[in-house]
Amino acid sequence: MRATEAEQAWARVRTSLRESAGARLFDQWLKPIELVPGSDADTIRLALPSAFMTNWVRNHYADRLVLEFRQIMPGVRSVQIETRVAGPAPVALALVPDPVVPAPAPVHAPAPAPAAPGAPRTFGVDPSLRPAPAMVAPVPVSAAAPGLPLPLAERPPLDPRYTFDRFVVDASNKVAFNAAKVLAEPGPVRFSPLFLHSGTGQGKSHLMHAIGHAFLDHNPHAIVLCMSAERFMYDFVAAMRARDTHAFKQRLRGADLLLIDDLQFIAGKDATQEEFFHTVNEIMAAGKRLVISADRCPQALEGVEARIVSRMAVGLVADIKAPDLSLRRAILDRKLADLPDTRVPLDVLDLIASRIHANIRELEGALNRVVAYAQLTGDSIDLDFAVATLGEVLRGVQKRVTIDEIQKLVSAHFELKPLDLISARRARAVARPRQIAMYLAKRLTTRSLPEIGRKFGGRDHSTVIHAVRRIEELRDTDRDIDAAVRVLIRELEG
Ligand SMILES: Nc1ncnc2c1ncn2[C@@H]1O[C@H](COP(=O)(O)OP(=O)(O)OP(=O)(O)O)[C@@H](O)[C@H]1O
Repeated sequence: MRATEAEQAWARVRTSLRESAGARLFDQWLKPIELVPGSDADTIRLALPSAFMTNWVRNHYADRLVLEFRQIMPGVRSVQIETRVAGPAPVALALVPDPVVPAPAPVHAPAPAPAAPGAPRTFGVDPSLRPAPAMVAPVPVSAAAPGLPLPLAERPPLDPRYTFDRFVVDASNKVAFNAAKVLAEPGPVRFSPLFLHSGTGQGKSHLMHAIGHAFLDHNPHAIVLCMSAERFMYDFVAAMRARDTHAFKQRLRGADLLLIDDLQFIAGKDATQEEFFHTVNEIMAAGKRLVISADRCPQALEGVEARIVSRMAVGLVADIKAPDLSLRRAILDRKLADLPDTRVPLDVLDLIASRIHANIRELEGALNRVVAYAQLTGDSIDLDFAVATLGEVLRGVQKRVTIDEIQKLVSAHFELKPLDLISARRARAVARPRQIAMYLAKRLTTRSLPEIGRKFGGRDHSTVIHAVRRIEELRDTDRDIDAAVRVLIRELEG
């Protein structure tokens, strides 16, 4: 008898899971999954032998399974994960929620009861960071239950380049750096939340991810969640629409370390703020670690409820100031250390450091551009080459475009909501504008592929590469798309 389309897809998904999950995790949790007969191109039903395993697979692999199946069978609407019952027919327990995003981090801990946070304490400039009294009761990091697999295969989407040893420290960022290191240390929580703020491209995400890496190095079983405030909002709204906020709350509140980037995005979003407030309260009351970043200090967050602002100021507030010339120069040296075969003369480094002061992302972008052009042309790098390559970047005439501007403009152009672009919706009417927005982000900003992926709802860098290539192809073959892209570029570059 010929295998059905669903059976063939399942065989491929299984192989892919085996390759990505590692033998131990696969054998224990994924191998027992069986495809339920009757699964079709619309609904896939998978069954496990016990409710416990069903729960585990749902919590850890639900989104991933949807994603994998949709890559093979794009029409799949849902993947149901059920408990196999003795008897003729399995009982369906739940629908997998719709958003297609990288697999969420595991949920181990039940939601703790809320309690009042500790007394206000704000640090701004004191670099000494003497051990502070614990502000919340220390609680041990959730350990995997005996027999549970190491959750390494499901590490949160932390950028591997953003580690403490790659962060160059000086007076402008020392408080933030030291606080980040202290927060990542094992043992009692000395303060929480840590609130990091600075202008764009000055290292907040780098420090947040570094905290995540270091914390996981110390506690490989810990549950670390890292997301932007936009992602928080999107997941919460999706959970509300699906009338299932329980799993969302459980996932967030089960984290040992919760990292939320770009808090300013929840300004004016009342329902999201309400949920965020309760999440923060519960994480803090449970003595877990919380790190928040924003582009301004808590008190300057307009449109954010006063009770959230006051919670943010309860822990440690640290800012990162604009980098001065010597820090910019030191950062270039540090970046070059990662490119051992690349020689960049000192006068070129001095030129870049002295002329590009807006932020560190642009500084890095300029160095990368010079290095990439030299590799492409086979020329060696000297001052003339750098000036010619950097052209208007050095003259400072290039208008800075942000991904937020791109998302706003693209969504308005295609009559969508900006949230659609970070959503999991795959309908062509949304997917194509999203690809165009990713293409523009790659072309008009200095953001890296993983950064762009994160800004589009936590997508993988390979999704961004695919989008960029697809739009490049379409610009050659589809006049409408090419015209739309031209209009958007013109508007964005002013
Ligand atoms: N002190 C530093 N040492 C080394 N690299 C740095 C430092 N500060 C920033 N960077 C680098 O600059 C780039 C931008 O930093 P990052 O993304 O952390 O900025 P951000 O403050 O989070 O920006 P945004 O608010 O726009 O999200 C990253 O590649 C990061 O590695």
